[in-house]
Formats: sequence, C-alpha cells, structure tokens
Amino acid sequence: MTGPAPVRIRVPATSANLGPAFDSAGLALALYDEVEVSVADGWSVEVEGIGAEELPRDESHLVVRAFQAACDDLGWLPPGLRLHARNAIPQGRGLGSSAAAVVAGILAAWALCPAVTGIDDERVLALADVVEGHPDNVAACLLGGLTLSWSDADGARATSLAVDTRVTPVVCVPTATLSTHVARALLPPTVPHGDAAFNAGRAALLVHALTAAPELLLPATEDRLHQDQRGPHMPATAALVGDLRDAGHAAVVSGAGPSVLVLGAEPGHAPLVHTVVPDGWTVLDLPVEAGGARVRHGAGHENGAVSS
Ligand SMILES: Nc1ncnc2c1ncn2[C@@H]1O[C@H](COP(=O)(O)OP(=O)(O)OP(=O)(O)O)[C@@H](O)[C@H]1O
Ligand SMILES: N[C@@H](CCO)C(=O)O
Repeated sequence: MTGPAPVRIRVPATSANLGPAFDSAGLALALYDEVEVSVADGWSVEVEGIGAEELPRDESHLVVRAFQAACDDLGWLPPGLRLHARNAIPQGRGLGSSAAAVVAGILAAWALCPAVTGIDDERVLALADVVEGHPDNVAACLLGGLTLSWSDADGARATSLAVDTRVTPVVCVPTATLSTHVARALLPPTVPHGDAAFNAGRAALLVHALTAAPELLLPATEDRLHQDQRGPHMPATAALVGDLRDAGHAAVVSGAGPSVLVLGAEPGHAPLVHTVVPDGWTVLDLPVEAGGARVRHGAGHENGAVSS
C-alpha cells in the first residue's frame, strides 16, 4: 500500500507537579523518545532503546492506542500503521514516558491523516489529557517550557512560559519503578483547607521563581498535597528529597515518582547535587526543552507540533 510519506516525531520527557502544583505544572526536559510512523496495510511495531524488552509489539502499544484514539477523533479509518520507536525516556520513573507515547501517537494521526492540514494543538492536548488521565505531562510534552494546565467545559487547556535561563534542572533516576496509576491511588479524596491554602501560595510563587526569581525556588517547591502521602511507597526517594533540601537544593518528587527533580538556581550547581546523591541513582543534567514536540515529514523540514 502506498500511503503518505513517513513522519518522524520527537517527544520530550517531562516532570510534573514541580512540588506544589499537583496536576497543573509541567516542565519539558531535553531527553527524547522518537517515533517513525507511516500508513501501512496492517499494524506493526518495532521498539529499540529503553524498555524494548518489556513493551508490547501489537495494538496494545500505547503509541498505537493513542494513534487509534486520534483517528476516531478525526473520523479517519487508516488500514494500519508501521511504527518504529526509539526510546530514551525511562518508563515508570516519573519522567512522563506515558505522556510522551500518548502525544507521539496523537501527533502521528494528525500528521498522517490525508484530510488534515496543520495540527490543532488545542484538540491534540484535549485528547491527550483524556487518554493520559491528567493534563500536566502531556501539556509540557506538546508545548515545551514550563506549562500550566487547567480544565474547562471543553477539556484540558494549557499555556507555556519561558523558564529563566539560570534555572538548571537535574534529574536523579533510581532503578525502581512506580506506576502512576498506583501512585494516584495513594492520595486521599480530600485535603485540609490549610494544606490547600499552603499549596496555592507555593504554586503561585513557583511560577515567579521559575520565570524570574530562581533564588526563591527552595520555598516555592514546598508541597503538602502529594509527596508525603506517597513517600512510604518510595522511601529512598523521600529520603533523597529530604537530604537534598536539607543541603539547600530545591528538590521535589518528579511527577508520580520515584525520580527526583532538582531545580538549580544557577548554572554549575549540578556537581553539588552529585555529592548528595547515593550510589545506585543515575544523575542526569537535563536542560529545559523550550519547544516541545516536533514533527518532521520525511527528509523535509521540521515543524513544531503547534500549528499557528
Ligand atoms: N515509550 C513508550 N511506549 C509504549 N508504552 C509506553 C511508553 N512509555 C510508557 N509506556 C507505558 O506507560 C507505562 C508507564 O506509565 P506511567 O504513567 O506509570 O509512568 P511515567 O509516565 O513514566 O511516569 P509519570 O507519569 O509519573 O511521569 C509503561 O509501563 C508502559 O505501559
Ligand atoms: N500529576 C501526576 C503526574 C504523573 O506524572 C501525578 O502526580 O499523579
């Protein structure tokens, strides 16, 4: 079958919550999964890189499921898909691997569908939120930078802000994994009003700290709504966050964990983080990815996912 030319899509890792902004703030990081997709007769999946041994090779693969959800949304019935995935984002570690797969699959449908010209970022985000279950990671993956997301009657919405260039993210990745589904089940259905008020103030401060005042990152990353509640299920993560914060670093649980994100206030703080992190963790200096997901048609030019 001769279909549209192959499309290559690059999607960044993301860190959600950033301390107090549970389910709303996200930060895109310069670590990427890439997929090459083309319309085909039937469905085929090839995977290389991180997780290649565990991930499915059939229609249950998350990129394919998101692709099919987007095809339904677009009213398109393709005969099949050839997917080749190259993964660099660790899965189940709190670095937005599932969001990256979801965004890649939805962008694949928009890029390959013959009836579509351009990509409607608002529709992509709204569907990605439905498939993923929360908007923070998919928003940052799609749009890049620091994203703030919320929901209204039309679904998820988001805006992206430029991060102060002095902010230097460092990610500490353990060998252990924790499913986001399991981590969400650990949270209580209600929270004390005082804790909600505490987090509202810190989340507001967080936006200022990340965009203009990195010296405020330590107080701006305090949280009372999710990290302590999940801590007993990732004790090494909770201990590392505590040790790093005691040493003056703005450390938080990355997404649902168990990775730890450290937000440095100036370039050059990464070596100081290394001195606190025990053996057994992989420490990655990951700059902010400002542009978000990228779609490239064949050997041609590369576009941001967001249409103008
Ligand atoms: N690149 C991928 N290809 C296919 N499936 C993936 C991919 N990445 C993640 N998944 C699926 O998503 C699951 C992990 O999602 P989960 O939400 O638990 O963790 P995460 O997205 O890495 O972390 P977080 O949501 O806290 O940032 C994997 O077990 C796998 O089923
Ligand atoms: N806000 C989500 C992020 C998951 O990466 C959670 O903490 O459950």
